[in-house]
Amino acid sequence: MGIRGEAGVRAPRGPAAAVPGTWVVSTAPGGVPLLGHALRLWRRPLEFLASMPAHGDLVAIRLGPQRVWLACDPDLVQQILMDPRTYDKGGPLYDTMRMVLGNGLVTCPQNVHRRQRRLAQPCFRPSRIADYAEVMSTEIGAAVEEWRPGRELDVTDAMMDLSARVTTGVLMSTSLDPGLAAEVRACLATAMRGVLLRAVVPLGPLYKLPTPGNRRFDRALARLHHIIDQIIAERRAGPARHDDLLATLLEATDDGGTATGNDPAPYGASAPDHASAPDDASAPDTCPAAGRPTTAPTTREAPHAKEPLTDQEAHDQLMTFLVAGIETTALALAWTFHLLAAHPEEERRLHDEVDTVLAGRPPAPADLPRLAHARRVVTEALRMYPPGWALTRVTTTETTLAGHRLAPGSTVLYSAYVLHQDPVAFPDPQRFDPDRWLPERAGSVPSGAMLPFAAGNRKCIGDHFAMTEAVLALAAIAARWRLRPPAARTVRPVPAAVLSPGPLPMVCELRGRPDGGAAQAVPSQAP
Ligand code: HEM
Repeated sequence: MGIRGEAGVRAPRGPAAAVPGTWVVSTAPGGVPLLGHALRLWRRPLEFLASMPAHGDLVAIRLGPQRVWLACDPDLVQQILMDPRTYDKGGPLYDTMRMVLGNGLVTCPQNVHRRQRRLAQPCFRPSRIADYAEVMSTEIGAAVEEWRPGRELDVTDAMMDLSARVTTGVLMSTSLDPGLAAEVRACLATAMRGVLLRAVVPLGPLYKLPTPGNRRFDRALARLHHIIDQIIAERRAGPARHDDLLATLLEATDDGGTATGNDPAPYGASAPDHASAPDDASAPDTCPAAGRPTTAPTTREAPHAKEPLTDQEAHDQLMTFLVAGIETTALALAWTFHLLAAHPEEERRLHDEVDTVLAGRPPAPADLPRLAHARRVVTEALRMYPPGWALTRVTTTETTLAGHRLAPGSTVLYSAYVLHQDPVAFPDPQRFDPDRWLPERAGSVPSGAMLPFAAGNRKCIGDHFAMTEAVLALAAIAARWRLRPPAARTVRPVPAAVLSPGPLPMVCELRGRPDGGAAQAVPSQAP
């Protein structure tokens, strides 16, 4: 199989690892001259990556002249994520995203991250999420209000629309009239499609040509930047009080505390329902290097640590929240409805819960603790189809991983999709089984095996926001609607920057009506 075994001392893993083992470092088999594994990765990325753990814990994949290291073992992934100074953000996806997001939280290098995260953290405190949940419920209600029995929806599009309403509503509700909000959503959709294309098909200068597609992308981006600049300028100038996420962001000052983010408590250990770890703004900084003076150069000098965000920083952060928050949550919901349509028994259990808890009314934030099964359904969808399915880091210095020396500038890759398929952590991993996340079973999921929101100090800051939105949306829709595919079809994941089901046509059936308005609908097939 072309495996080049290399011995390193394996980190202790669970009780069995009291005896240290060795890591297996290898090169992926089947590379061809010049291209290496590029064609296989391009054609069937999920299958290709999912086959790699059979070849080693750390596997070299050749993409033309470049080599990328895939970390297949959860312990190696933890080492990478817990040492962000050595493994910094980098690679083509981040480089392209930086065009739109500037130095926002997702794309900023490690040396400015600490300040950015501290200033953004107040926006994601549990008390704020509770306030946002009211806005979320209203926006979800408005989005679903437009559905009609018997109507065929592209559920992926419908969830994008819903999530865009929720996110723009929460972020800057008090600055957007409905016309402007719709324009922001349309520009975002064009900009996000453009970023994706540029990240996946890096044609460099060709994107500067005045083609209709490039012009649309440039216009949408320019308009978005303009609208956001205007909103920030109005907020800074005006005496009016606002109560949305942007207001919290603009008021935040860095008090020099130790918090950099949500507590990265391991999945499988202490986090309730394993959907997201507790958001604790006073949690200790988990970056091993935190507190070191910043030395690496950055694209922009960070202002003094205690100063509030500059206009440019606030701009980048707002764009980041819009881009990072909308598509990810929308796809988590789209996958959830796909899985429920393919598993009528699980759908029935969900309906039982929402009928008991809601008794026919729309969900309110106070219902969230009682929608435990809905939360498990979303968590299981995130396990099977994590939107952030593959992420890269670039080494800033020489280091050793799995006993193997990595030169500075090496690209390492990890895939939540691959980790979530591990049969040891998740028996029968292809099975949609929300009960995995019952407290009595979830405790046996090894630390680091479940990473839909990543881990360490670059862990998703919006995890609670996303889970709150997803559970409220799922309950609101399940209370009234059943979504049925109009014809049997196999849905294959589309692994672009985020993992999408692609178009997902489904017919809206009104629950409780014998015909539901969609008599011909048939159950979908799980992939
Ligand atoms: C189901 C929905 C979501 C998923 C699966 C998800 C997943 C992730 C993942 C995997 C990362 C790490 C990215 C990396 O290492 O490059 C991340 C980071 C981030 N996410 Fe999310 N996310 C979701 C929703 C949201 C929402 C709703 C927001 C904000 C409104 C958000 C804002 C961010 C930000 C700002 C970061 C960067 C954090 C940092 O580096 O400090 N995400 N997310």
